[in-house]
Amino acid sequence: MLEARELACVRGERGAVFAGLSFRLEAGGALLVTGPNGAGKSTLLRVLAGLLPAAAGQVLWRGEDIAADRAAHARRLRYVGHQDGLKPGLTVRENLAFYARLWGGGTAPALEAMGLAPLAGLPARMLSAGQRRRLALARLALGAPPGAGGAALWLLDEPTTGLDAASVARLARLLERHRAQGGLVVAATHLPLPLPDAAELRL
Ligand SMILES: Nc1ncnc2c1ncn2[C@@H]1O[C@H](COP(=O)(O)OP(=O)(O)OP(=O)(O)O)[C@@H](O)[C@H]1O
Repeated sequence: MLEARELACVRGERGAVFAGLSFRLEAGGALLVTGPNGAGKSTLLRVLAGLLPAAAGQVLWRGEDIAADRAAHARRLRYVGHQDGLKPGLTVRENLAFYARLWGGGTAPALEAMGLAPLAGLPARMLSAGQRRRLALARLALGAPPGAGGAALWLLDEPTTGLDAASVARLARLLERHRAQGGLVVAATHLPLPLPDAAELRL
């Protein structure tokens, strides 16, 4: 379903960050991308998202190069990176409502998914670091399920940074549901992640 073929990526002065990288992930699959600081984990996620061109090789979705239709690829993925994309002046609920207008789905289940209902009326600028992370991740609960036209590919960069144990457990439930519905997860991390049976790609 998602396939990387002989991928190479070059960044700035450093030259090749990685080269000859290949993997394949089927529906319901998960891939943990690990490796030391600077190994290229975030770079790989950006290449898989179509945000950064590969210097060589291809990323394929159902056998088609993602470069052939970037808009279609953007619609099939959710990317949660270091930049959280939240609007500081809007409340927690309003932030989710903004994305719900783009993707569909209700704010109430998304608030519930990451335990944010008690904070719904608070402006995002007043959230703690972990609470902001929970709000960024709550957006994953919006939209249709993968089988019904929703985003099938979740690309997560250090998703558990700053999360308490209860929030990691909530994220685990979101990931499990997504995979059970045929979704795919690629997560870069230094921390153990709740992704049973995930393959590991060490850079
Ligand atoms: N915009 C950029 N321009 C030039 N080089 C960059 C840029 N962004 C990242 N790099 C370089 O690319 C390499 C890989 O960085 P990347 O962020 O992918 O690593 P990472 O494995 O995610 O690291 P970390 O564990 O610290 O998050 C690093 O050597 C970094 O300096």
